[in-house]
Amino acid sequence: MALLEVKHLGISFGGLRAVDDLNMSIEQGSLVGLIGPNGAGKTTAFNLLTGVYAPSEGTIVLDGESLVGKAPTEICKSGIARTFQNIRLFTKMTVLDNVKVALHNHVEYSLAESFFHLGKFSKREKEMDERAIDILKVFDLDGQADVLASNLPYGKQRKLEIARALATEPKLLLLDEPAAGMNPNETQELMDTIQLIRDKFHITILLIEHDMKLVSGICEYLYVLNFGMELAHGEPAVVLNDPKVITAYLGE
Ligand SMILES: Nc1ncnc2c1ncn2[C@@H]1O[C@H](COP(=O)(O)OP(=O)(O)OP(=O)(O)O)[C@@H](O)[C@H]1O
Repeated sequence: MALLEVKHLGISFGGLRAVDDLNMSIEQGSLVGLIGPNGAGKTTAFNLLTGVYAPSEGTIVLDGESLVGKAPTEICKSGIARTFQNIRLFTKMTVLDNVKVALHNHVEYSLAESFFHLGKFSKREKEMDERAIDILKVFDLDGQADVLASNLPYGKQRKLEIARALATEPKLLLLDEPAAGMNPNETQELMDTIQLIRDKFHITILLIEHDMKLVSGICEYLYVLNFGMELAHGEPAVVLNDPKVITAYLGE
C-alpha cells in the first residue's frame, strides 16, 4: 500500500466544487508535484489533507490510518506537516525557537516539569537545542539561530518554514508554493534543499508549485488539477507535454 491513499476526495463551498473526486496514491519516499492553474483547488486539497477542512466525501489514509474527521493537530501527530503559500513563521521568535516549537510535536513532559524547569524538562531542552541546530544545519541556517525570524531575508524565511515543518518529523511533507517570490538562484538552492531533505530524512514530499523549472527538475510524478478535478497524472515528461495540460495552463 502507498504511504498516502486518497480516494474520491471532494469538498464544496456553496455551489463551488473546489475539489472533486480527487484520487492520489503517493509512494513512501517519492517527491510528487500537485500542479494546475490558479483556483484549481490545490491549496484546498492541502487543507483537506491537513484537516483544516473536513471533506464532503472521500477517504484519506496515511500509512494505513484514516485521517478524515481528525483535527489538524492530530493529523500533524499522525505524520503530515506543511508549509503555507504565505510564510507563517513566528516572526517575534528566533530562528532556533521556531524550530524548537515544532519539536514539541513528539516531546512530552508535564506542565509542572516545564514550569519549574525540572527533571526531564532541562535535559529535554538541551536535547531539543541540539536537535534544532542539527535541522538548521541542513538548511544552512545554524549561523543565524539567534536571529529573529522576521529579520531573515525572504528566501531564508521560506527555508526556515520548511525546517520547522520537518522538525515535527513528518512522514509526509506538504509544501505550498515553496519557490513563490524567490529569484532563480534562490529557487535553484531550494530545489537542491528539497531533494536533500527527501534523501536525508527519507520522507515523502508533495508540493504545489507554479515554477515549471522546479516541478520538472525535481518531481518524479505529477498530479494536475483543473476546476477541482484531476486533469492528468503521471511522469512529468509525459504530463507536461499532454495537450490537455498545456491548454489548461495557456487558458489561464
Ligand atoms: N474557504 C473557502 N470558501 C469559499 N471558497 C473557497 C474557499 N477556499 C477556496 N475556495 C475556492 O475554491 C477554489 C479553489 O481554490 P484554491 O485556493 O484551492 O486554488 P489553488 O489551486 O490553490 O489556487 P492558487 O494556485 O491560486 O493558489 C477557488 O475558486 C477558491 O476561490
